[in-house]
Amino acid sequence: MAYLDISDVGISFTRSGKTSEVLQGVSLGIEQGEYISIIGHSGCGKSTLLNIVAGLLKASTGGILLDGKEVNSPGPDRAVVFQNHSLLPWLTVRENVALAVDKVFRGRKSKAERRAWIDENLALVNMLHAADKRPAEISGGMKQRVGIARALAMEPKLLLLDEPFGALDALTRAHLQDQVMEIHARLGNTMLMITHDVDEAVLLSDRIVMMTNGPAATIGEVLPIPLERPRRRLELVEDAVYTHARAAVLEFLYARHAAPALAA
Ligand SMILES: Nc1ncnc2c1ncn2[C@@H]1O[C@H](COP(=O)(O)OP(=O)(O)OP(=O)(O)O)[C@@H](O)[C@H]1O
Repeated sequence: MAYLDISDVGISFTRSGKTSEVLQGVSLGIEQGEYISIIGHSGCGKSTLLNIVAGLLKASTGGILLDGKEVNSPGPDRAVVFQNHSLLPWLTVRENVALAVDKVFRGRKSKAERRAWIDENLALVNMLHAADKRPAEISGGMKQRVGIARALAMEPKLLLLDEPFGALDALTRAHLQDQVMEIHARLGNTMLMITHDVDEAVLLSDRIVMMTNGPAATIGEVLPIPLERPRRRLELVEDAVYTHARAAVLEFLYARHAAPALAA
């Protein structure tokens, strides 16, 4: 069985007596250390799927196993990084990370060990220099880096990234993508990331999961990205494997599964 086993997951929501089926028959196995991206048109159910894996939503059908254990509530084995940092504004960068670390490691690591672990994770995303600053005093990209440090510091089995770079300008975004690739290479985390950005998906992923449009969205195709690592964006621009993968995702999204508004 796969490390993360998503099996026949479906979900429907009932609002004002009307039921809408958002996901249907979603099955996917992810191996330990894999970097998987989910791409699909707006509203198809990507965040819903991620929230089910996070344990924040309950599937109507099917189920999820992580490392052989059933997922049915949120837990520290699955850390989530959202598009908007979600740091507490009245706490410093270090205190924000400490909140998660204390929750996970209290009783297992001493206070000094926890402090060293927090700083190690801030250093991993090059944010140790701003440890005593508050979120309002740092840039959007820096806040995302703190969010990533906080997630990594929980030592999760699975890192869930919901459009983590979506709100950033192009240059900051590229810088953060490179940093996440480096961290992934160093730590070997298992990553599940939602993105709208085709280049980002191809650059970062081992496989790209392409979703069909809703209602009752499901996985249309899974595209392996057989590019060697480390990957360097400048070298990939003219790489045949890269351009082929990019074209395949674009073709899926804009020809075979165009958003209803685009297909009209
Ligand atoms: N709690 C909920 N109650 C009712 N409907 C919901 C709920 N959560 C999501 N939906 C519906 O499920 C569908 C999928 O939403 P979701 O946010 O998962 O899409 P998405 O693919 O992540 O979209 P985007 O790319 O725009 O973020 C939408 O039609 C949304 O309105």
